[in-house]
Order: sequence, then C-alpha cells, then structure tokens
Amino acid sequence: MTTLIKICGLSTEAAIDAAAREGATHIGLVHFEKSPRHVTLEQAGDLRRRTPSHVQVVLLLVNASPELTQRAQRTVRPDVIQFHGSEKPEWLRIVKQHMPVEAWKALGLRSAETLTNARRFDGSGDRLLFDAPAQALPGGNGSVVDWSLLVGHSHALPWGLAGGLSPDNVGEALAATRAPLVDVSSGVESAPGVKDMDKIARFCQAVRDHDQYSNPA
Ligand SMILES: O=C(O)c1ccccc1NCC(=O)[C@H](O)[C@H](O)COP(=O)(O)O
Repeated sequence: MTTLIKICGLSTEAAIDAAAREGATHIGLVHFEKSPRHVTLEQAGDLRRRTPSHVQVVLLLVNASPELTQRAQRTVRPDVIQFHGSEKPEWLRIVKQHMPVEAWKALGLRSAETLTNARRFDGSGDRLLFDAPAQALPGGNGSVVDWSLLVGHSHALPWGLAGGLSPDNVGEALAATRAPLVDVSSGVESAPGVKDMDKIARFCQAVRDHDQYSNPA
C-alpha cells in the first residue's frame, strides 16, 4: 500500500498523461460550470477513455439533480463520484444502490465539530475528503486547510486530505496527519485551470518521499 494521490481538475489529454505517468492513483474531472476546471460530460467521457485503467477516475458534482447524476454516470462511467456540495448521506446511499460507483463526500474542515458531524456518513460514503471550507468555489480554491484538526483523529471511513496542498507542503501535511490519500488542484497549476506538468511531477515525488507506508519511521 502507498499513499494515494488524486490530481484534480484535469481538462486536457496532456494533463491526464502527465498525472498517470508521474504516479497519480486518481484523477479528478470537475463538472461544475462556474469552475475554471469545468469539463462537459462529453469531454469528461473522452478524458475517462484516455485514462489508463490502473488510474481511478473521480467525477466531481456539486448538488447535481438525480437526472444529471444519472446522465453523468452513464456518459462518463467514473469509478468514483465525489459529491462536493451539501449532499446528504441518504443521497450517497441511493446513488450507491443504483450505480456501480464509489461515493465520496467532500467536507469543509472548519473545526473539530466537522469531524463529529462527519460520522453521519458512516455506512453511506466510501471515503470522506477533508477540504478547506467553500469560498468563491465549493473547492479548488487553493486555501490551506487547518490540518492540525486531523492530527491523531481516529477515522471511521477511509479519508483524504485536500485544500491548498502543493509540492512544497504536502510532505509536512503527510507527516502531521498520516493521510492515506492527498488531493491537489491549484497547487499543481500555473494559472486557474491550467495544469503545470512539472508541478504534477514534483507533487507526486514529494508524496513518495514522505510515504509513511514505503518509508516507515
Ligand atoms: O476544483 C474546482 O474547481 C472545484 C469546483 C467545484 C467543486 C470542487 C472543485 N474541486 C474539488 C477538489 O477535489 C479539489 O482538488 C480540492 O478542493 C482541493 O483544491 P486545491 O485547494 O485547489 O488544491
């Protein structure tokens, strides 16, 4: 087992190829029109087909209707749907009953209370992603999350850390939190929505350098 790496907000074949080549285990495709990383469902389907089979495809939706969620799943065939709005545990349960996908829930980490409230997803979500609280966008804002809140926390579900990670701070974040998955978007960009292949490579290398599983203390 190694630390899982999700590179989010990819919108070109070159970025998909770079993420896969550098060792990403997951790539994220954002279907949310207000985002600079938005891809249409048809584009997402094409990028999904471009992605090598050993890399998991995560489709991000924000408070999507049941109709859109179903259309998105049928068009893109993602391995995971990441719900990045105010979706409830019941909705994740329904999605998992009807679609062959993992259901992840992103939660804005504000305080210890967020961790207590997260327990309501026990039994419905497959993974929780602790991210910086929503700002102009629900995610992808590049704000560093207060990861000290996660230090020593005992998680009931698989989880991941997002929010302002970069090649320069992901080692520190991993050492502090022992996160099993790290997620990055802005930290590997040269401008909003424009992925930087060199930063993707540096991020993946930094994760490997601090991998708690392959580099035990
Ligand atoms: O990235 C976006 O534009 C986005 C838009 C709407 C909902 C979610 C979005 N991103 C979610 C992610 O999983 C990001 O990777 C996560 O928020 C971390 O982003 P960053 O702080 O920029 O690394």
